[in-house]
Amino acid sequence: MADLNDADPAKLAAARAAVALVEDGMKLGLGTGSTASVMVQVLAERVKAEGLRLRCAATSQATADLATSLGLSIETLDQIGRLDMTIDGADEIDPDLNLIKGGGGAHLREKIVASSSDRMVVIADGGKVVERLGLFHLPVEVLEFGLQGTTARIKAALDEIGLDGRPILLRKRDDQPFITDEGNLILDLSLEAIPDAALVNRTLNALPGVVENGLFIGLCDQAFVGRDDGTVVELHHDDIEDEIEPLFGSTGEAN
Ligand SMILES: O=C(CO)[C@H](O)[C@H](O)COP(=O)(O)O
Repeated sequence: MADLNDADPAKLAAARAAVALVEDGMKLGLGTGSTASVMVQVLAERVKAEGLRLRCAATSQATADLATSLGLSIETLDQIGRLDMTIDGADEIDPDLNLIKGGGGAHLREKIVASSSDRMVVIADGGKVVERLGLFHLPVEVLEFGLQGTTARIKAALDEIGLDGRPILLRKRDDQPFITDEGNLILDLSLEAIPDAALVNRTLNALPGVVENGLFIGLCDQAFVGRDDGTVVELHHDDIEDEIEPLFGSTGEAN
């Protein structure tokens, strides 16, 4: 496990800002990915230093393993029930706090955990803030059974909503199909730009063989975007226009 002294300063700053919201007795969802891993380390430090009593559910086996190795106890979501807050990373964050997630292949459990939480807090570095979702590939978890038919249905459904000809790639790791924690496969959709994220979300999830896609619409309540100098920009729904615009660079990437 990496030393927090070596952590990316932007990710560390965002993680610290989110962990500062944690209170004794809370029920927490722990996200997946490199930023969420930094958050789990910061959280474990706080729990040790302050003796916080928390109940935690993890969004992936990797996060459960990391948290357990740091002394946090992990329960299943069903053992805990409703969560007070989930802290998770994201691959893209738009001005409405809609997200693309699943770069780490955990978006199915992440969406279930976020949907079981009173509040979803996203932590990220500035490169994740975009004016419009879609430059990052959209992960779609699918059943292995009937993969070719599912892929064809996704292609046809995208054609129907004007996203025709977009590449669809089976995710691989070490030249083998990537297998999710739930034993499924992932198709990565290169959509370039998603004009109507809610429509794409509904369209994909209605298809037989699709388990869940990586669009998180209306689930994120607040985001902490860290910068390399250790400062953090906090984004809410209310003040999003004012707060988010200075983050965009001319390339569409955050400053
Ligand atoms: O959705 C995710 C995993 O499924 C991650 O939260 C997302 O990929 C961001 O990861 P990182 O913090 O490593 O950039």
